Amino acid sequence: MRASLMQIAVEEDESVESRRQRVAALVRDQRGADLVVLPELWPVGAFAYRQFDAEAETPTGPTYAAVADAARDAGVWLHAGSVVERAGDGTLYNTSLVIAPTGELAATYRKIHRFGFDTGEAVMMGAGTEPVTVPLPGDLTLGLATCYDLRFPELFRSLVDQGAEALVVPAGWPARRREHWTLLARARAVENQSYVLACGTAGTHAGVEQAGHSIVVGPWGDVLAEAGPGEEVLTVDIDPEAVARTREVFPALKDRRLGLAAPHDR
Ligand SMILES: O=C(O)CCC(=O)C(=O)O
Repeated sequence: MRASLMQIAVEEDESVESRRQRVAALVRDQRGADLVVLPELWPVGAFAYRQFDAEAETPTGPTYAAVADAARDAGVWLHAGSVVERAGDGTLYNTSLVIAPTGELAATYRKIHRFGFDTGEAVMMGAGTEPVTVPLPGDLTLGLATCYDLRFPELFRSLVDQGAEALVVPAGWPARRREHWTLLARARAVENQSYVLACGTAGTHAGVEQAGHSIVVGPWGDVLAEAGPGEEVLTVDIDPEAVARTREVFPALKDRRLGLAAPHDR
C-alpha cells in the first residue's frame, strides 16, 4: 500500500479557509495513494491557542466538508489530521478525523495527552479517554495518536493490544525539539514492532517554528522516508505483511510480563 504524508506549512499570512481549500486540492492530487495523512490542527495551527475558540467546529464541520470530497475524488483513506472540536457540552477537544474513500467519517480520536503544562491546549481543551484503532479493509489496522501522545508509550502499547499495526501520529511539533520527534517515532516503532507514520507541519505560527521532518519508520525501526523542514508530500510504499513477519522472527511482544490480564507462570 502507498501512503502519502502531507507536511503542510502553517503560516499566519494564510487564512484558515484558504488553507482548507489549498489542502483539499493537494489531497485531490494524491490519487494513486491508499492512505493520505495530514498533520495536527493544520487548519488553525497547533500553537494558535488564541484562535481555538473562534475556529472550533464539529467533526463534520468546515474542515471535514473541505477534505471529504477530495478524499472521495482521489479514492483514498484520509487521516485528516486534527481539528479543534467543540463538543455538545461546549468542551473543546483536539480531535483527529479518519475519512473513508467514500467520503464518510469513519473514526474520530480525541487527543488523550494535552500539551502545554499549565497553558494553551492543556487548559483550554478536554482530554480524550479512548484509544482508537481503525482497520483498513484488506490492509493495515491503524492506531491513532496525536503529537504529545508520542511521549507516552503506554498509549501505543494499548493500541497494539487493540490490533494496531501502523501507528499514525499527526503533529505540530516544534523545531527546537526535533531530535525528540524522530527519536521517539523510531522508539515507538521498534518497541511495538509496528509502522509509525508521523506527519508534522512546516512553517512558523504563533511564534513557534515547526520541525517538519515528518517520518515513516518500519516495524524493524528502519527510517523509510523523512521529510525536510519545508512543505512537502512524503510518499512511501508500505508492506502490510512486514509487521507480522517482524513479530514472528523477533517475537519480543510475546515476552511481556507486566500489565497483562493473563498471569505469567513461565
Ligand atoms: O512534546 C513535544 O515536545 C511537543 C508536543 C506538542 O507540540 C503538541 O502536542 O502539540
